[in-house]
Amino acid sequence: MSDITSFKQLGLSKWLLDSLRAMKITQPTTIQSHCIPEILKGRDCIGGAKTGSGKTITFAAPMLARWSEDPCGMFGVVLTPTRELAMQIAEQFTALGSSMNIRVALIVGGESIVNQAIELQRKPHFIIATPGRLAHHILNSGEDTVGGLKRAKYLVLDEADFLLNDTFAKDLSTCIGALPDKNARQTLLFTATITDQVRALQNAPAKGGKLPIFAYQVESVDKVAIPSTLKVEYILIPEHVKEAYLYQLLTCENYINSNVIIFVNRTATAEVLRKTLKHLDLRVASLHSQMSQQERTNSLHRFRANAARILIATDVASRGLDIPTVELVVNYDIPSDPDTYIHRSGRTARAGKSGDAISFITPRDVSRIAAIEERINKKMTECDKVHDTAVIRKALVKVTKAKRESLMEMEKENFGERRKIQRRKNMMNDKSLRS
Ligand SMILES: Nc1ncnc2c1ncn2[C@@H]1O[C@H](COP(=O)(O)OP(=O)(O)OP(=O)(O)O)[C@@H](O)[C@H]1O
Repeated sequence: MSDITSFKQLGLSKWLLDSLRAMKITQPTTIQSHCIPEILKGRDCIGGAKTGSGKTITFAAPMLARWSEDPCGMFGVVLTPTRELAMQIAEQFTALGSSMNIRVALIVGGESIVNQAIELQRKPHFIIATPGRLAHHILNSGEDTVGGLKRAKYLVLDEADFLLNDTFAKDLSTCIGALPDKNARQTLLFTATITDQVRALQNAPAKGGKLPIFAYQVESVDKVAIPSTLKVEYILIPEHVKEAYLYQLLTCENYINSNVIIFVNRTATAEVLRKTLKHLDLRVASLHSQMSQQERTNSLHRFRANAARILIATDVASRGLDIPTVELVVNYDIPSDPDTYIHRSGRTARAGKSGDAISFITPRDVSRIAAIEERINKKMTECDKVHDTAVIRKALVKVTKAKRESLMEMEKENFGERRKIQRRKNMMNDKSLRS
């Protein structure tokens, strides 16, 4: 928490203070007290703060404050890399602005293009979008649908470091090209992991082929990469017994009732694990890019509602998702990029709560762990919650049987072929698989 004690002192209007209070949000976090007054002054902003530190309200509250003074259509555009994150941000805008009849449009891949076009024609006040789908509308729809973008006052890039990588470059340019010039709008960039690419925009915003993003900006960046309430641990494991250790961990005294997210590097691993844990009677759901959007949304609903207590996910879920009940994140596979570790682990220990991140380390992962520890500036400690080898050996028999059954089912269901078909569908649906 910060030295400024109330949102009122930051300059927010009464109706917003009431909305925040209804969400039990009364004291601004550090990033909120640094950035909200600057954004209200009309400045562009780079906001870098730890996962779970309230960056969404940092940009949403001042935009809503300015919008309420003149509530016109297509006031602000928020771009974010994943569909689920866009949905979550749209929900926050809707909740904050509900007393003011706010219109928020969610423009993401995997949903009906026609319905979205109709929604855009109604001139929503805020558009929360993934870049691929918004670019599609800009390139294929007329003035009556996307013309209003030319009058938008704000552009937000949430998870900015990720949006600025090459995958999104073309779509991002299309989106920015449809908005007013950088001097005629405010640009706000937020992420938990500021990269050189984000910083470079600050130093040479309009040169060297860089996106002409900033007019006049302020920077507020945390020096520490992970929340202080996050405990980071590891378990050293031979590759072939990873599933048995996972089962043991999920059913140990500490976590038997916990909400857990398990991150894996491949969709096939997510599917095998989901089936295996289901055979072992655990309430489990999965989230990855080879699922249809309907399946993705259902899984996330089940997890949020605690119908599933375990979510197995690839990195489509590593950024931004805010599920306050998550107590444990397991890095079942170690990511190659240390920043990905920060985002994954940040799905727990949010908003001052405590949480654990446990990494499964095989001999192959040692150099990745060293890079992660250097990036977060902290050594992981050894997890002592699963250590009895006799118990693990006993679990191994049961878990191996469940895994064998799962693999046979996947072969019967032709998972590999379905994956190819889904990938093709995704590509046709949306130019970016990640959008
Ligand atoms: N001032 C506050 N006091 C208490 N809770 C807050 C405050 N601001 C935001 N929150 C809550 O903290 C949680 C995390 O916020 P948010 O999702 O915006 O984090 P973030 O910084 O964007 O994280 P990430 O980097 O993972 O995307 C949310 O549940 C939000 O409602």
